[in-house]
Amino acid sequence: MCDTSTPLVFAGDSMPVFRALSKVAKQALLAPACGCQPLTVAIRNISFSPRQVTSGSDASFHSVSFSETDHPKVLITGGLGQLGVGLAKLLRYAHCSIYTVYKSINLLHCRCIYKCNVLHKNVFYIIKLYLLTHRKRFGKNNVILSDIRKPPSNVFHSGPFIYSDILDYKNLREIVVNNRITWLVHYSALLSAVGEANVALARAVNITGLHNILDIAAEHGLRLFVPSTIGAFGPTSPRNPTPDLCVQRPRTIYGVSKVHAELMGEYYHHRYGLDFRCLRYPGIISADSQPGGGTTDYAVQIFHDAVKTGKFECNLKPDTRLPMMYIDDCLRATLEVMEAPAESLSMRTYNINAMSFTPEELAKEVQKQLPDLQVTYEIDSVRQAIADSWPMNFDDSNARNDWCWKHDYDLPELVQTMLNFIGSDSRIAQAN
Ligand SMILES: NC(=O)C1=CN([C@@H]2O[C@H](COP(=O)(O)OP(=O)(O)OC[C@H]3O[C@@H](n4cnc5c(N)ncnc54)[C@H](O)[C@@H]3O)[C@@H](O)[C@H]2O)C=CC1
Ligand SMILES: CC(=O)[C@H](N)C(=O)O
Repeated sequence: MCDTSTPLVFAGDSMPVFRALSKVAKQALLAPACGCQPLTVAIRNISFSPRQVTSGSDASFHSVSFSETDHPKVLITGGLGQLGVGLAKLLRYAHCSIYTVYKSINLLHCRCIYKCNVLHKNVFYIIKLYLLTHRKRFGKNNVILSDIRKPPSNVFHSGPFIYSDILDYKNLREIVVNNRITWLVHYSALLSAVGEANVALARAVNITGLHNILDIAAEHGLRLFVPSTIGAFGPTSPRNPTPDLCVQRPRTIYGVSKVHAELMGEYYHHRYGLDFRCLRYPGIISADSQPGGGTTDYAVQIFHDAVKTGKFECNLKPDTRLPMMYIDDCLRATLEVMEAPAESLSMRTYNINAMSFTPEELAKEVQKQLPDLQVTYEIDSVRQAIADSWPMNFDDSNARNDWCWKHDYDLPELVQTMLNFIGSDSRIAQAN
């Protein structure tokens, strides 16, 4: 439970995560040379608003709350992609966004942010661990990640992981039955660009795989989340803005499979009472997980290249406008729609949005922090054609009205956050 009235208490050496830090890091945290607040003071000053920390007890945002015994048992398919590991973390622990903590302790405004990033990285790390170890949501063992790939060791050791191929119906059923799964988050998919490169596989995974998922979910009374995408719209859809209900004639196998998923899920809901919930995500931007082969991938790559080489070659034209979202907003939206009471959902498939920008606008914002960044354009014709058929702006007013969806990150916060993460990672790598 996340108690908003009690301040966090930092117990120095008695905190195991603190003990694990090196002597130098400890010293930096307790008496930062840059003049920042020592961590002891900073942590005591953190205050949480209900919006910043969402937990099962947070009645103003989620009317469904789960006690120790009736919390959901969650299976995430395709969990090793860009989004799954982050979602597992969010569902296992009621941690608040580390950016929120960072903002709360005012370090973002610290003028020495780039000079003493190693210190700040340690601040991130220790607060994150503190929150992870102290604030439980559904619990580590109640959220199972699955995929057909081998998990990296940090993921493998962070909670349950199971091999699951969504094309194997019997294997899926066995996992659901043996683990008494109640929520299924279906992330397995081939994204837009890789889907065009392998249509047969995309059709199998995105369409046949979805049929298995729908049948299992209906058979076992699961609550099912399937993400859709801006890619579920096409050149004949209104593009600026694109509402929830309009013409959907996508021109990619990815888009066709996602419209199919939306319609099948809604059909199963009406026909069999399946508790199907679906959000159309914009392009998702994250620092610590790589995108899986989509059209919006450039908006992640630019940050890595900007920090590592100071040069970025963009594969979309400078004026290609697409809806985008920072990963924390995307994962929180997913949790919020999963927890929303059924009666608040006037529909089962919602657009969600945060911001909308072009490569040129993104580059300009990054250049405010890294003025030496050089951007060139080498257009990938497949990706460009896809992007030109997608929404430029997303109308998500239904999500905002029905279950109070609200994004936290606009473009400046997104850029600042991405550069802080990637910048501090690379500085630490250089220092080691
Ligand atoms: N990342 C984004 O920008 C957006 C993602 N989405 C949707 O969110 C979901 C998750 O996206 P990402 O994590 O970015 O995708 P990703 O491409 O990074 O990961 C997909 C995962 O599915 C797994 N997979 C492939 N075939 C499988 C099979 N037969 N059985 C089980 N797993 C299999 C892959 O190994 C991979 O780890 C997808 O459904 C995607 O369409 C929607 C809009 C935007
Ligand atoms: C927007 C998406 O669905 C994905 N990132 C892609 O570009 O394919």
